[in-house]
Amino acid sequence: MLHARLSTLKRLFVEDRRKAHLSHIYPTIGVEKFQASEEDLLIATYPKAGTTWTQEVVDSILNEGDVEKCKRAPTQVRMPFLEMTAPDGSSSGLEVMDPPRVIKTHLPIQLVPRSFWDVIYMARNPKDTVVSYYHFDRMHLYQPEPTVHYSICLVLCKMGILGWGSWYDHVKGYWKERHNKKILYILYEDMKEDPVREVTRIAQFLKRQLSKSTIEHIVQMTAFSAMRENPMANYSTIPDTIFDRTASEFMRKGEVGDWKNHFSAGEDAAFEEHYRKIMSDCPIPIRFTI
Ligand SMILES: Nc1ncnc2c1ncn2[C@@H]1O[C@H](COP(=O)(O)OS(=O)(=O)O)[C@@H](OP(=O)(O)O)[C@H]1O
Repeated sequence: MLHARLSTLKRLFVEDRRKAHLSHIYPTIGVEKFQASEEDLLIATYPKAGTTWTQEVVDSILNEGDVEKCKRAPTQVRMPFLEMTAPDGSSSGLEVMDPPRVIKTHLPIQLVPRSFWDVIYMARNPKDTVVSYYHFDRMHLYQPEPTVHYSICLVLCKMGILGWGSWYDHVKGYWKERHNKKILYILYEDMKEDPVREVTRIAQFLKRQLSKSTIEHIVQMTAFSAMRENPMANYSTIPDTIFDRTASEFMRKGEVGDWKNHFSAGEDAAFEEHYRKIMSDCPIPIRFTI
């Protein structure tokens, strides 16, 4: 009897999480009609690809490396999430913000409101993305059931049914449009390898002339170790009722190649075969190690 009750409760809890998850996946009514200003900037990523890092770099560039200005509010307040609707129906707060705005999205390019023009897209290799996604599902109490094993996450990625759709379609969609729209396409692995070079590219895209020492300062401010300790950049303002930090941290490892600690040789070989086949028509120079 007790067992039956517990499993009903668990089923209801899981259902609730799934419903909440769907509200994150599907853009809320009105997103496609959102009117961006010419001054707005969109930061687009597949989830767990380095969104928060890119946001912090962009905000630091726009504020010329002024630490205090960048600490004016948490990430999600400074740079709202376009399609975000919380389970209680509240939205990102974007509608009450005046341009110029820096806005985050995980939407695939075909769902991005047409009025956006300037976009910075960051892609991360899918193996590390999936591992990060798996740990995020464990900590985020409104993501699907956390007992999903990372190997199942990997299969879901291959099938294209993780939240926000197929990783392949996502990265390819922005890549193919990068010359039609004004899209700066950056890679997580490149940014880890040479952050000075990549931060300089982003500053040039934003038409900001910054000195070498300011760029170097921004690189330090936005390093994983610095952001992990920064309450305005590490999502520590999200309540424990949403992020269960006993399961995982948002700022978890911030590395390239953590997938090696998760994938068996067999899983890796199967994934590689699939990856090579699906990516053969789109030569994005994504690396799995640096
Ligand atoms: N500064 C910096 N340097 C390197 N890596 C960083 C940085 N900031 C965040 N991260 C890592 O990015 C992962 C979270 O991705 P997102 O910010 O895209 O998450 S979200 O989609 O917005 O929820 C997550 O990756 P994992 O550590 O592999 O889980 C974060 O740790």
